[in-house]
Parts: sequence; structure tokens; C-alpha cells
Amino acid sequence: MSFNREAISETHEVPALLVPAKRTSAYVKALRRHLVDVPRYRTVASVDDASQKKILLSRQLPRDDPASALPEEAAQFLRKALDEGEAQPTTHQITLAYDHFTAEEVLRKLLPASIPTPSAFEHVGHVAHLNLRPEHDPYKALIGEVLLDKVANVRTVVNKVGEIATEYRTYELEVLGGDPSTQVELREQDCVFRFDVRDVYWNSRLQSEHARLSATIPRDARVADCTCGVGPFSIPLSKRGVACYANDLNPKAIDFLRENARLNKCQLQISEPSCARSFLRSITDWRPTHCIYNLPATGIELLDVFRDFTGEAPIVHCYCFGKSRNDVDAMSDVHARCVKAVGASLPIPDKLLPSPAARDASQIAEQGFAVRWVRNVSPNKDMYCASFRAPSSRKRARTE
Ligand SMILES: C[S@@+](CC[C@H](N)C(=O)[O-])C[C@H]1O[C@@H](n2cnc3c(N)ncnc32)[C@H](O)[C@@H]1O
Repeated sequence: MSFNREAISETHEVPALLVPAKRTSAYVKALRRHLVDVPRYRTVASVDDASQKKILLSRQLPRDDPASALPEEAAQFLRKALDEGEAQPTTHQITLAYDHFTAEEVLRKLLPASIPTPSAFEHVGHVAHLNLRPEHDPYKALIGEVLLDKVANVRTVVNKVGEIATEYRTYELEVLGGDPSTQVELREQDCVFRFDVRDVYWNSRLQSEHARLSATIPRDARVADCTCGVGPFSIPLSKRGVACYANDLNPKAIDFLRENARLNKCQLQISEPSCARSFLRSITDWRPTHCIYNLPATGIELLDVFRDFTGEAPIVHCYCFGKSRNDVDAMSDVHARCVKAVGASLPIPDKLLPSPAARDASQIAEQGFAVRWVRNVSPNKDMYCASFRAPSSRKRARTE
């Protein structure tokens, strides 16, 4: 479905001031936060009399008395100019065309009133990634077309079909418009990542979290990235000189990880695609000091590997989902699930840490148990990170 972009236009009357042309810049400066608020629209208009100009004011201001809605300093400036007769109040007709509207504004005009306007999408490289509802079905191509027009750097618009279903945390995608290639290249933490969004997991909203946790890991650490995906923890860490061993169950994630290691010139050990449990057992001799599990839906279950882990006890950073609830309940729920998985008692957490407190969490994990709130995922679902020193049978044997 295509649509007539020319037909999208609106005319508005905005408040304006007729001022001496030579004083234009003084007016623009004094009223700069209150000028016509339309992207790419000139805020000064010419009039027939070349000695004068029209300063176009914001649509939000009342046309009969714009000064009444201005903050004190700007209101004083305007009142003085009007009282002294330097400026005369007037109005101006502005015509807004397709180019002046945001994607959301265009869609609000084009979709029937009963259909919600899709406003949120994820940006993965050149791909805009939507999660449309069934009622959007008849308008999918239109939505794709508008986003391609309006969103900077987007060359492909895709829609998620169904929920994340596979064990690789990938989902079926349909291309709504643009370049059919879903192979992307993007940067995170000064590293380049190349992958196909159809084949592997990637979440651009985790960018700060990847950086936050990685920044807490010391240079002399040995990190087992047990569910590494295409490497948003392992690649930046190894680029910083931290020894990393990366693993994922998804063979395609491992293929892209190899490519990303090459692109970023990283010295990174990469496992054959394996379950995190067998991976960790196979690298006991490598002596990891930190193990990262970012598989929030089921990752805690993989911690049962520590029931009979014979190496030195590493620090575990395990992401998980939980219900949005009060801090104490959220914390004890995460703690109880970790205790159940590792089959051993673990120190009791003290307080739920906020998202940026990753360094505090890592310090607490040396001796205790840290639970950090990471982000809200959906109305009743939050993501947390548990950090603690894993039990190991060597440690158990010493304490028995
Ligand atoms: C949520 S993604 C996280 C990927 C990456 N760490 C990131 O932050 O983008 C979870 C990853 O775990 C992998 N995975 C799922 N089950 C696994 C298992 N049993 N053992 C190892 N990896 C697994 C998936 O293939 C997926 O790449």
C-alpha cells in the first residue's frame, strides 16, 4: 500500500510579531525557546515592507496575548517591545507538509482512530524492529513505508512474528519494507559487531548494561562468557586485554562471534557451540574467575553446574527475570532461585542495588550476595543481575 504524501498537510495560524528588520536577531535571541516549534520551519518570515520582519511564535502560545504564557524574562522583553511600539502583534499562517511531521504524527493521521499508533521500535544497525499487534496487520506495509521515510539511518523495517520462541532467543521476522537484508553492522563500546538479526539474539537496549558489568571486571580476570551471543561482553573485554573464553549454544552466534573477534582483532578463546553446563565443565583447568550468564529467562537453571564444580570458585554474574515487586521480595526471590540451582547455601543479600551500582555489586560478590535491578522489561517484568561467589566442591571439601 502506498499513500499520497502530498495529501498530508495542515494549516495553522500562529502568533507572530512584526518587528524592525534590523532588530530581528535581538528578538530571536530573547524569545528563542518560544519560537515556532516545527522542525525545519523558518522562525522568521519576510513581509512586503523590506524594513520589517515577522517573528513566528510557538503554536502553544495564545494568539491574543502570547506574553501571558511566557516565563518572566521573555514576557518582560515582549511587553516592553509592545508598550514602546517597536513590535506589533500579528498572526501568520504556516502550512505543515509531510516533511514536518514525525513518523508517529504521520501514522496518527493515516491509521484509523481505533488503531493504536505504533510508537516504540528497536534500532539494530540499519534495521528498525517493531513488535506490531494483530490489529496492525492491514497497515503493516504502510507503517514500514513511513518509518523508512522518517527514521534516520533505517534501511529495513522488520516486524517480530510471535513471541521469542527458540532456545537461541531468536524469533521469526517479516520484512515490512526496505532492503531485505537483515545482516547488520553496528558499534557498541567502541567495537564493531556484525550479525544477522534473524539468526542470533541482540538487544540494543542492553548496551549500557553490557558496558556497566564489563567495567567492573578487573584486567587480570579470566572470564567465562557462558551464553555469549555474538560477543557484547567478550569482545570489548578481550579488547581491553581481559582473558575471555566464550560459548553459546547457537552455532550461528559462534560463527558471528568468530567474525567479530577477527574484525576487532581480539585474542579470544571460543568454544564449539555447547550447553553452558558442559562448556564450564570442559574449561575447569582454564580456571575462570568470573562467569557471565546472560540468559534471563532460564539462565539460573544452568547454575546447577556448580553442584559438582571442582575448580576454584568463580564469581557468577547471572541475569534473570522476575516480577516487578517490592525490593525485599524481588531480592529474596532471586536469592532463593540461585540457592535452589546451586544446591548450597549462599550469603543473604542486604539490599536491592540500583542499575548503575554494578561496581558495588561486584565488590559485594567477593564475600556476599548482590542483587541488582537492571531494567524494566514489560509492565510486570523486571530484569535483575545476581552476583555472588559460586560454591565449588573444592571449597565445600575444605569447609567440611
Ligand atoms: C539473551 S541471549 C544473550 C546473548 C549475549 N550475551 C548478549 O548479551 O547479547 C542468550 C544467549 O544464550 C544462548 N543459550 C541459550 N541456551 C543456552 C545454553 N543452554 N547454553 C549456552 N548458551 C545458551 C542463546 O543462544 C543466546 O545467544
